[in-house]
Amino acid sequence: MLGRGAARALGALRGVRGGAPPARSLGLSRRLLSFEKVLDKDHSLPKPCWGKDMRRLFDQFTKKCEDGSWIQLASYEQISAQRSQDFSAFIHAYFPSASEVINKEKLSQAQLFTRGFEDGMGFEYVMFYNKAEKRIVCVFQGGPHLQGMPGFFHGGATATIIDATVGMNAIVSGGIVMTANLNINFKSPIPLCSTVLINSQLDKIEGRKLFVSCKVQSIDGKILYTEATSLFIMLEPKKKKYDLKEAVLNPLPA
Ligand SMILES: CCCCC/C=C\C/C=C\C/C=C\C/C=C\CCCC(=O)SCCNC(=O)CCNC(=O)[C@H](O)C(C)(C)COP(=O)(O)OP(=O)(O)OC[C@H]1O[C@@H](n2cnc3c(N)ncnc32)[C@H](O)[C@@H]1OP(=O)(O)O
Repeated sequence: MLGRGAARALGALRGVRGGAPPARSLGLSRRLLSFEKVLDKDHSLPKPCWGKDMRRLFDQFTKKCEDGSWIQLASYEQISAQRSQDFSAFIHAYFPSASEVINKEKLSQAQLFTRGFEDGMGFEYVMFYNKAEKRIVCVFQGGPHLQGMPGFFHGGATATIIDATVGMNAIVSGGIVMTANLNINFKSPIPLCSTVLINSQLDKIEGRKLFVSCKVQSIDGKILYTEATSLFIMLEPKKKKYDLKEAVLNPLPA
């Protein structure tokens, strides 16, 4: 087994961390002009807007990463400039008729939906992956701009973070996949600005189909807020194969 220092060094190379976040990833390395977009900011590292529950769970799971059974998944707004071009090219070749209607000018403003909010206002989350157990746990702190019923999360926001979690579980197992079906049972409303745990499990793979389920629970496990099952379909590479699994497991800064 690797010593802690060696594991950390390897983790840093792979974009997977077990130790304290590097200053550059926290955005401390240089002053930013207000209009600059920080594409290389890893949103899955602690930020001042994280509450104590989110921070405590981050520390707990980071500790579990030390023996290599869990890995923390980095999260950039874009996979990397080069990789996102390759990814777009693959998707556009796959859906050529849809690509014809996409506004190319607007495309330059595109960003990952869950990372498009001001820090602390929307989706704050970090995911941890256990390969042996085929699980991904997402620690999620939703912000005030995700309100639906007064004081509670919008069901669409809950669906979004569920899709992101089960989707990531499908990606690490199947590469490029798309959500074909997402079935959600809302059992109890989630208090706005609370931190919850999303536990997802890859249930089975049948050919191109990946079945992933999840539960959204309070951090003490006492309240089951939401349950979901999903079906993802692996896209069959027609032209050029793009390795999305590699890109999310070993991300490069943009
Ligand atoms: C997940 C990728 C996200 C990429 C994100 C970008 C960057 C990555 C960085 C970080 C990622 C982080 C997190 C991930 C985030 C979020 C996840 C978001 C995911 C989405 O937001 S994604 C948008 C919504 N999604 C769509 O927009 C799909 C529209 N749809 C289609 O594009 C097609 O529908 C497609 C491609 C799904 C399948 O089409 P196809 O032609 O390849 O395959 P076909 O139809 O032949 O189906 C093959 C077999 O699946 C069965 N089957 C199909 N659909 C079924 C259903 N609904 N129920 C039951 N069975 C079904 C058939 O019955 C057949 O079964 P059989 O072989 O047994 O006959």
